[in-house]
Amino acid sequence: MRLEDEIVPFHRSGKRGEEEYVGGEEEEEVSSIDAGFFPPPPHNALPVQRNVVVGYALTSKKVKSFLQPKLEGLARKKGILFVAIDQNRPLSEQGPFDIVLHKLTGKEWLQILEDYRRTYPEVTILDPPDAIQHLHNRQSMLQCVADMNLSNSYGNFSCSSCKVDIPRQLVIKKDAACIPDAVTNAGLMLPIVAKPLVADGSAKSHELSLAYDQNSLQKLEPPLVLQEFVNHGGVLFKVYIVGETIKVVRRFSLPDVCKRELCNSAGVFRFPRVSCAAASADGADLDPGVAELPPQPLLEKLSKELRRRLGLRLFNLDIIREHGTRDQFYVIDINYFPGYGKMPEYEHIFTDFLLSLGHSEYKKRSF
Ligand SMILES: O=P(O)(O)O[C@@H]1[C@@H](OP(=O)(O)O)[C@H](OP(=O)(O)O)[C@H](O)[C@H](OP(=O)(O)O)[C@H]1OP(=O)(O)O
Ligand SMILES: Nc1ncnc2c1ncn2[C@@H]1O[C@H](COP(=O)(O)OP(=O)(O)O)[C@@H](O)[C@H]1O
Ligand SMILES: [Mg+2]
Ligand SMILES: [Mg+2]
Repeated sequence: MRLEDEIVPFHRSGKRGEEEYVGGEEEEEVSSIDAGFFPPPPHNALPVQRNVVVGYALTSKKVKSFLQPKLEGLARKKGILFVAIDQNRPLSEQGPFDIVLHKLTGKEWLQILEDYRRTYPEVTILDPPDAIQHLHNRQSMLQCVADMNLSNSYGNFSCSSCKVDIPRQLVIKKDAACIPDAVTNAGLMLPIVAKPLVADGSAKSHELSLAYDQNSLQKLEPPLVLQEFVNHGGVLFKVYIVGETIKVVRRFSLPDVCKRELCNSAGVFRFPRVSCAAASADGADLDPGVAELPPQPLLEKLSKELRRRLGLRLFNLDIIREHGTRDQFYVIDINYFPGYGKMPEYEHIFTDFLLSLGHSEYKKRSF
């Protein structure tokens, strides 16, 4: 089936921007093949905007985790149609789209998107490739958090005692032999988390390790970001952002490293991805001082500012609270278009967000 064949029945009159009518609360699902006969609207009819067409270019893993049947069903009911973008055909021959949702890497794809954005400025690209690029480097990723200067309690937060910082860190581009000296000179304390500098979503970019002693540091493989390990009671907070909505969940994380363990351990320990869905810590019996979520006003201000500085609408933050403190937080990771399938109520939140972006035609006219 050609793409146009899939889309046309939704634009019942053939004109974009025209209203459809559906019943009140018990509206039926809009069907893509129900194109022939349109009875007059019933008495209790509500005007419903025509469909918002969302072209998506995602990995098959992402399609599976994000485009779950419940999301697609709800989207259809709300007049949102998801259409797979065929990467083997010119993008401008597909659509028309109101929104392009994407998470693919590769120069070729980014160029295609950039050309498309220039030709169709009225189409919303979620999100702009150059803004996403910023998150593909673990140094630039956290720079805007550092630039916000929230490391003292004088920031204009309503929970004024909260401090948000990034762990002390150092970038090593090439020479592994110089790492022990570089760490000493920068005053970084052991243990150290070593993270590949590039965070492009590849398996390699998630291969992290923990170095316990000075000597072992030269076994690490640059390019890297070296970060002080911050004890946080084994729980991290994932803060999901979808436009202006935020949701926070708890996940199990790496356990604390105590002084005794540090003195008695040596070497570099690679650790697998720890913050996966299976490790949800919501509902677990946790120390309340560790489990307490970061204050909502803090998360709101932080997310709002990051949205603005990063120019992104779809991302999440990994935040930890320094163990033994109530209000010292560190942002350790920012991910573009994360696993929203694990965010509570994502179906409603995401569909409302897509609707709020509106139609490309309306945007065009208002310019
Ligand atoms: O696979 P999932 O559902 O665990 O989602 C991954 C995210 O997990 P999270 O939602 O934060 O628990 C994951 O977050 P972390 O980096 O593990 O904190 C990434 O966002 C990952 O994308 P990428 O591989 O970095 O491009 C995400 O992977 P993709 O689904 O985007 O490939
Ligand atoms: N500075 C740190 N202090 C303590 N734990 C950390 C630190 N950095 C990372 N971690 C742990 O390692 C995990 C993976 O690190 P992260 O930077 O989130 O990389 P990824 O992009 O692969 O998720 C985190 O979820 C957390 O459990
Ligand atoms: Mg992470
Ligand atoms: Mg990450």
